[in-house]
Amino acid sequence: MTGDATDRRTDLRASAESRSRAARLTLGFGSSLAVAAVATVAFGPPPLVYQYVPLALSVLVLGLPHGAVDHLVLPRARDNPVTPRSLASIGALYLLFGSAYALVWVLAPVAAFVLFLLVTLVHWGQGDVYVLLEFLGADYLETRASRLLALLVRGGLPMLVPLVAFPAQYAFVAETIVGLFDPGAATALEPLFEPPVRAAVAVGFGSLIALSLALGLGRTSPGGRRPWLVDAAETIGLVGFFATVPPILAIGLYFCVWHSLRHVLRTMLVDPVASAALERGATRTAFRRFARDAAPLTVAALGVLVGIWFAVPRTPATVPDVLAVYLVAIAVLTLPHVVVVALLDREAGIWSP
Ligand SMILES: CC1=C(/C=C/C(C)=C/C=C/C(C)=C/C=O)C(C)(C)CCC1
Ligand SMILES: [Fe+2]
Repeated sequence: MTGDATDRRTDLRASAESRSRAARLTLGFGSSLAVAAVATVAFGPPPLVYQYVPLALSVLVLGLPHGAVDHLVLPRARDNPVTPRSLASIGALYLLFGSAYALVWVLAPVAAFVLFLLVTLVHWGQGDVYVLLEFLGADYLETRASRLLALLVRGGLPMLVPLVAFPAQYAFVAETIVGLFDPGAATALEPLFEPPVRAAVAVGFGSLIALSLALGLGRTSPGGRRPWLVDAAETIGLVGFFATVPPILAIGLYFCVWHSLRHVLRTMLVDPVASAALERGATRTAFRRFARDAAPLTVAALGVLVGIWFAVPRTPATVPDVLAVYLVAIAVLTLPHVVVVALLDREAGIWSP
């Protein structure tokens, strides 16, 4: 290790073995999305009620819990103890950002929804850039600009491909969320689902994907094409996945086995106990340790969900309403979570190559 910049890449303290195990788990779970896409093409999508199942499971499995160690990860990444003060600062962050954003939902639900799509794009893109660099060793993403482009591509996949491929279900979920606060307001979103806008998104985003992959290929070293090949396969695979699997099901699966799993593995690598377990192949031990760490604040997150349930003007009465309440809870919790992950990124030197 030489110099400050290298020393700050704290995840590199995790051994090569624990990182390569994390990378293998990432690819293994990720490939289950390909199975879902093939099954959907072969047999057609499952009935609508079943499409909600992964999102329902995400309340307790991987999804909601993945952010429930936010109070532990920064001290761990910095090799500092968890103190009442460090806990209070994360608590204050959540209280401040969460309540401010909750107010935006009440006052301007359409703007709050559009912001939710943008925040999700940035956050899911940010998560994948970390994985590309630290799990895959994507050395062709050497500049900040190339990493930003990768962020837009990876984050855009779950937010933009369903808009192009499944506008009706997308519009339905959008209208239900906004309708919790203001039943008439969702009409403002209608232009988003019109063919010209979707065509523009398809062409614009398609070009961005092509550009990002082509620039990456140009920068790979001849002997080291593997990371780029995995990146390209994942990107094209995710386009196929979100273009064939209806979005309520697709985003539910992606949220659990892609974004959340990847983040959970990342949190394990900054935790000496979980990291050591991964290193010796004791994957279950690592997950038990995570579950124990995440349990208290998963319960607190459920409290936020219940709070929003009772706070929305229209009492949720249907399955789509319940999903809408859950998504608003996720939105409110995600904003402070993005800040924590951005600070983790800083510790790992992701945005200062
Ligand atoms: C479910 C669903 C949608 C939105 C999901 C979002 C935006 C989820 C965000 C989750 C986050 C931010 C998790 C934290 O990591 C769309 C796109 C409206 C389309 C229809 C189905
Ligand atoms: Fe996250």
